[in-house]
Order: sequence, then C-alpha cells, then structure tokens
Amino acid sequence: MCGIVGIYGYGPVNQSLYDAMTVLQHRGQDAAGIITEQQGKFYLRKSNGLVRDVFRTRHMQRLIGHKGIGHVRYPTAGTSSSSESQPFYVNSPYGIVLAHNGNLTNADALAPSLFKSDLRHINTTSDSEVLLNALAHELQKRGKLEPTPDDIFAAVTGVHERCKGAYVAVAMISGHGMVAFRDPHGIRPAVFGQRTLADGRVEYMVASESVALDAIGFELIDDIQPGEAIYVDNEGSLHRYQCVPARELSPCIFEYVYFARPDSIIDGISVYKARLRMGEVLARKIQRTWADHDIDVVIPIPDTSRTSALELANELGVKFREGFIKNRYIGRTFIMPGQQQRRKSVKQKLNPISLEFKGKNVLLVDDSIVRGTTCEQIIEMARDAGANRVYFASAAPPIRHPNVYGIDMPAVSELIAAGRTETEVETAIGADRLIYQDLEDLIQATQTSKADVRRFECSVFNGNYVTGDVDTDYLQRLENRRNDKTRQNKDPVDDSGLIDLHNDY
Ligand SMILES: O=P(O)(O)OC[C@H]1O[C@H](OP(=O)(O)OP(=O)(O)O)[C@H](O)[C@@H]1O
Ligand SMILES: NC(=O)CC[C@H](N)C(=O)O
Ligand SMILES: [Mg+2]
Repeated sequence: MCGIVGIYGYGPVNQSLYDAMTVLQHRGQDAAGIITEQQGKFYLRKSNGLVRDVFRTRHMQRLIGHKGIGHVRYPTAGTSSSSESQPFYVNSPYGIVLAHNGNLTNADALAPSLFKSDLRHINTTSDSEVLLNALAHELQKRGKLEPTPDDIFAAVTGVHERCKGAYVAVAMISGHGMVAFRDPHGIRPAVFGQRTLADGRVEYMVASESVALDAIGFELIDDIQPGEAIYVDNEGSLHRYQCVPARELSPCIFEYVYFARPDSIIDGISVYKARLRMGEVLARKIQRTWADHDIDVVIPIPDTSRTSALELANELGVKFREGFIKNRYIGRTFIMPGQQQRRKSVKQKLNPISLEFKGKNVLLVDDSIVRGTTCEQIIEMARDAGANRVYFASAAPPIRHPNVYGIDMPAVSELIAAGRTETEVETAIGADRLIYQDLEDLIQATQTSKADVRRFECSVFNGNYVTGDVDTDYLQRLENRRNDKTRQNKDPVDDSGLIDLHNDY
C-alpha cells in the first residue's frame, strides 16, 4: 500500500506535506517523495527510505512553493529502485507530476499501447508511470493551452476507460491546478479537506486517510467518491465531477483489518470502531463454538491487533494483558520487501513479558495471518516464556488468495492458509487451537448502518476480484514475477541510474 497527499495552499507546503507523510508512513516504508511547484517549476526530492531519512533540512529548503504532492511507497509493481519512487514526472503536456496508490491490473498491456499508439516512452516498470502517461495522453488529446475543469475531468474519464485495477492518484498540472481521482469501485481510500485561513482564503488537501488531514489542521469535506475527480484550479476554486458512473462502492476490507490507522475514517466507517467490532464478533464465535474454553488471558500482538483484542477480551470476560512489548523503532514487518527481513524483524520487534505467560493458557490475538511469519514465531516465544497452552485467534478469516489491488501478497504459495484447512494451519503454526473470524462476521463488523458501503473488496478471503478482469493467467504472471524467491534470486539489476527525476543529492 502507499500513501498519497496533495496540498493546494497559500503558504509554503513543504512542512505540511512532510508532516502528513509521517502520519501516512504506516502505508509505505520503502521510499518517499515530495514535489512542489512554484512559478511553473517543479522541485523534487525522492529516494528510498522512511520520510524522516529521505528529507534533510537541505532538501526541505529546496522544496519551495505553495502547492505540492507527496508519496510514501510500498511497491506492488516494478522494482524497489529509487527511480521508481514517486511522485513521477512527465514534461508534456504542461508538465505533470503524479502520486499513486493502488495497482493497475492491465499495466502490462497499457505500457506497449502507450508507446505504439501514443508515442509515449515509459522508462521504468512501475504501473504508476503508466497511469501518469495515460493521464498525460488524455490531456494532450484535448490540445488546450488553457484547459478548463471540464477538460481535466474529460481527461480523467479517458483514464478510467483505459486503466483497470485499483487506483487513487493525485496529480499537479504545472500552471493549472491539482487533480485527484479514485477508481470506479473505490477500492483504495482517498479523502479531501479544507482549511480556512484568517483572511478567509481556503486551502485544499487530498490524502489517503483522514488522519493526515487531522494532523495538519484540515477539516474533512468528504471521501472522493468512486469514479469521481476533484480539481483545485489555479484560482484556488474546488470543482467536483463524477467522471464515470460509480460502480458499487467496494472499499478494500483489508484497510479496516490492517492497513489503515485506527484513527482514520474511510468511507464513513471509523477504522477503530470496525476493529472493536471485529473483536466483539470474534469473541462471540469463541463463545458459540468453544463455550467451555479455558483461556486465562488475552494477549494482543502489537500493534494493529490491540484494538480488536481488547474488545474480544471484554466480551469474553477474560483478562487483557500486554504480553509483548514492541520495539517502537522497528516498522511494520508485513510490508517489508523480503521474507528474510520479515522473519528477522519479528524477533527484533516483539519481546515477551514472561510473567504474563508462565503457567497460563494464553489466547494470542492478531488482526490477520498472511504468510504466518508473525504467528509462528510468536507462538514459539509464548511457549519459551512458559505458557501452558497457546491458542491463537485471527480477527480476519483465512487469507487464501493473492491481492492485485495494491497490497503486496502476489503469491498463493506464500500464503500459509492457501491450500490448507483451518486445522492444517493450526498445526503449521504450532497453536494448541486456532480460531479464525468468519467472513460474514468480518463484513458485518466493518459495515455500519450509517455508512453507504454495501460491499467490500474481499478478494484475499474469497477470490472474487471486483474489477472482473483478473483471470488465472494474470494471477500466474503476477506470482511468477513477484514471489519472494524470484525477487531474491533476480540478478541484482542496478536500475538506480535510470533516467528519471530521482535526485540523490
Ligand atoms: O502472517 P504475517 O505474514 O506475519 O502477516 C500478518 C502480520 O503482519 C502485520 O503486522 P506488522 O508487523 O506488519 O504491523 P503492525 O505492527 O501494525 O501489527 C499484521 O498485523 C500481522 O501481525
Ligand atoms: N502499494 C501501492 O499503492 C503501490 C503503488 C504502485 N503500484 C507502486 O508499486 O509503486
Ligand atoms: Mg501485526
């Protein structure tokens, strides 16, 4: 997953973009980038690393201007090279920069067609560069020196007709304005907000999650609707337009399970409340299926599962204890690029407090089990710490299908529950008992009667891909290209010298 942010303001935006990106850091830890604009010129800094490492004072000082966009990256396509970090730039028409969250499912076909029919050169293997060029081509087609909001929206309509998959993007068009759009199914989240200055002028901001708006003092206006675009023109006026008819809104349910911060609200649903309810319904499943359980204590696996574990314990009427302490200087392990690094990080990240385990039957709760890296090691650590019996509960159902919409789970063979029954997973992870959430319960927990969401994108659990274009061939190609072994054994291609606007100064 990645995080995107865009600000159209009346004062320097570099610090606000930086602050927003630190708040979105949980969405991508591999690379970060900011592009600002002043008087028709773009200023860029992007590189591999966390926000705090990529931007030093000297970079911040050069990021001048009152408008800008930023990105934190977790790659799902192409390579992890800094040349594929975002935002991307294309010089014609106008000069456009773009930051993208999601994954295009037809990038392989689009890249050659952009070359052959539109004479556009794509220099990297990133689908985001494809998305940017698709937008640039649509704008070019209109051939206007002074594009109107209608021209911008017509171009976005063209992008929707050509691009498939999941995408939210924010782009700045030099000398014109900032446009943001969301795919017709609304798979990835995007919100926009405003801040009114003392003199009455209004600044606008777009971000992946509402928490980024909160952090820098913007007030949420709305989610960008599926198929909708918003455009802030050069006079600072906001325009909204439904570029293509919205398909049924289908936000990715995994945002609520794991990705998003709990203090965000996505499509009207509080992530925190959804996680509380996930714990509640999971506790009810335990009461239903294991009425005579002998759990002494519920222990969360920090960080993400804490909210659901707390409510699970409350509902069960069992003690809740912090049995693992998290090293706050280690990032999220799941979004690390290689299995070796992920395995190492679990032990560095979590350490047990033995007295919470000694002689007890513990129920460890995690938000999800993906590759099984975390739970295998954690169960072993709980036993080493003296636990009597170690039970495990997952607030999400078994993950048996790859993700093609912006989460890096490309290979079925790497998913511990793929091709295994729940009992087989229980054995594989070494738990005395394993309880998975049911999908209907997860959906019910995430949905609220107040929000407009009637359907979620649940493909990792049920294999139904809402965009309808994902077939076994595509899945096979994705697995071959992006499984851990291929990536590990691939000749280290040094593409850091690729022509692009990455600037490692
Ligand atoms: O089965 P796995 O492949 O190990 O993946 C699942 C685990 O990865 C995530 O944690 P992560 O450490 O990324 O982040 P967190 O601190 O937000 O929980 C998630 O919360 C699970 O704990
Ligand atoms: N996780 C994401 O949203 C990734 C965006 C884009 N596909 C990339 O790999 O850079
Ligand atoms: Mg975790």
